[in-house]
Amino acid sequence: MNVRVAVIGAAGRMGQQVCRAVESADDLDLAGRFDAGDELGDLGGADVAVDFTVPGATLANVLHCVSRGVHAVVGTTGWTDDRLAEVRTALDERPAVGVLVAPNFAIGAVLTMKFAREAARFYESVEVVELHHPDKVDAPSGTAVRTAQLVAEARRDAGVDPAPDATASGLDGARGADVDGVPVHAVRLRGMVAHEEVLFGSPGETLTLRHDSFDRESFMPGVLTGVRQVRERPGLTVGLESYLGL
Ligand SMILES: NC(=O)C1=CN([C@@H]2O[C@H](COP(=O)(O)OP(=O)(O)OC[C@H]3O[C@@H](n4cnc5c(N)ncnc54)[C@H](OP(=O)(O)O)[C@@H]3O)[C@@H](O)[C@H]2O)C=CC1
Ligand SMILES: O=C(O)C1=N[C@H](C(=O)O)C[C@H](O)C1
Repeated sequence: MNVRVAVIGAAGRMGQQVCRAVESADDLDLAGRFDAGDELGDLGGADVAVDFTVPGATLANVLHCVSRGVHAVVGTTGWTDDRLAEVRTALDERPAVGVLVAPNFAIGAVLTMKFAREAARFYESVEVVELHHPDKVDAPSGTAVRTAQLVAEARRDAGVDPAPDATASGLDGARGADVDGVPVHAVRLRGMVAHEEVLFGSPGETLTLRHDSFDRESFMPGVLTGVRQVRERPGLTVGLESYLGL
C-alpha cells in the first residue's frame, strides 16, 4: 500500500517542490496540502507529514502530528535544544512515532557536514560562509549552524585551541556570528539558492569544502528517503546522516 503524505507549508518554495515529488513517486500518495491558516486536523489521513514552514510554526506542527500518531519529516530551520526536547517529551507518549528533523536534505550538504567534522581537528582556523537567496527569513542558515556545531564539537573532543584572531576593533558583524566559537558569515544574494563553504586554515595551506544547491530539486531525494524510512525509525532523529547509513 502506498504511503500517504501530507505537506505542511505546501504553498511555499519547498512545499510546492515536495508536492510535485510526492505526486511523481509511484509508492507515495499526496494526502493533503496545508498552509498558513489551515486546520491540520487529521492531516488528510496521512501516514507521514512533511513540514517546510517557518521557524515560528514548525514546533506546533510537529507536536500536532505526534499527538495524532502521524510520523513527521521536518526541513524547517530554527530548532534549538529546548524545542527538540519538547518533541522528545511528546514522543514519550507516542513511542511508535518517528520524527526526522534535518537542516539539509541535499546529499552533498550532508556529506559536507560529515567531511567538515572529520577535518575540524587538523586545522588551526575554521570559518563557515553560507550564501542564500534574499527571500530567506533566517540567518545564519540551519545548515551553517549545524556545521559549526559539529566542527566545534570535534575540535573540543580533540583538544584543539580556539582559532587565532587578532581583531581588536571592527564594525559590528564584520567577523560574522559566533556559533559555538566558529565564525559564521551569511550572504543574501539574488540568483543564489543554497550554498555553503567551510574554510579551514593552517600555516601554509587551506582546505575549502563547498556545496551548492542550484535547484530545490536537490533536496527531494533526501526528503523522499526520509518519508520512506521514518515509519521504521521511531523517536527523534536529528540529521539525515543515519538514514543514509553514514
Ligand atoms: N532542510 C532542508 O533541506 C531545507 C530547509 N529549508 C527550510 O524550510 C523552510 C521553508 O523554506 P521555503 O519553502 O523556502 O519558505 P517559504 O516561505 O517559501 O514557505 C513557507 C510556507 O509555509 C507557510 N506557513 C507559514 N506558517 C505556517 C503554518 N503555521 N502552517 C502551515 N504553513 C505555514 C508559508 O505561508 P505564508 O507565506 O502565507 O506565511 C509558506 O507558504 C525554511 O525554514 C527553510 O530554511 C529550505 C530548503 C531546504
Ligand atoms: O531557506 C533555504 O533556502 C534553505 N534553508 C535550509 C537552511 O537554513 O540550512 C537548508 C538550505 O540551506 C536551504
